[in-house]
Amino acid sequence: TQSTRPQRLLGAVQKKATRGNPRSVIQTIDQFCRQREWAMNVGDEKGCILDSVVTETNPTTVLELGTYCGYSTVRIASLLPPQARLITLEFNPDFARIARQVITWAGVQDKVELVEGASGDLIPKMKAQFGVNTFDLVFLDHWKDRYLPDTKLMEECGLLKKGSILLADNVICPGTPDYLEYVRNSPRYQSQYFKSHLEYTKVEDGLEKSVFLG
Ligand SMILES: O=C(NC/C=C/[C@H]1OC[C@H](O)[C@@H]1O)c1cc([N+](=O)[O-])cc(O)c1O
Ligand SMILES: [Mg+2]
Repeated sequence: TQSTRPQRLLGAVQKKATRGNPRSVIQTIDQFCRQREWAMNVGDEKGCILDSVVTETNPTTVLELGTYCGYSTVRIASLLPPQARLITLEFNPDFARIARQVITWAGVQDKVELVEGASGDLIPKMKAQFGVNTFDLVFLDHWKDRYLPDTKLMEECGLLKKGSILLADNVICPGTPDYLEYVRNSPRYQSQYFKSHLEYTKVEDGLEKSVFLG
């Protein structure tokens, strides 16, 4: 039977990347996506911006919405201090199955908790079920029409504190117009756009970094 693109991406990682070496896993996926098949990872160019925001935030508790194959999961986890934790939510069980193997190959599994399910259902359970108080950093990279409702849900659930950072992928392409309008006009956020390109292409895209002001 035909393999899927995530399965072929995992195959490349297991064939070419060094076990336990997150940078090698990232490099292998970027090479696969440039030379073989495009895939919707945040990619190398926007990935550098993600790295700098993670490093600058120095977060203890991170939430990622939209795991896909685990590329940004590995990127973020590899930059976290020892006690820090990353919770990543993925709706699609096939993607989750691949991501778990990519995360383990990279050797960052001890810092990562991958939870399968819909973000709208799981966000309200973060405190009770996952022992989270607030998130220092949230990386939004899931369905683009869920960015705004899930942000409002995180506010309502008290998961954001003064200084929490929201970093959103794809605010230009595919685009998240309602989310952008909200974070750029709400008095509760200080927003900044990092211009870049859609992963592995010359099409404009960018990341929006928004600081929750409490
Ligand atoms: O749809 C995108 N991401 C949504 C991902 C959705 C994932 O989260 C929920 C769903 O189960 C899926 O696994 C996307 C699409 C493009 N694109 O160019 O089409 C580029 C990107 O960086 C993207 O994150
Ligand atoms: Mg994306």
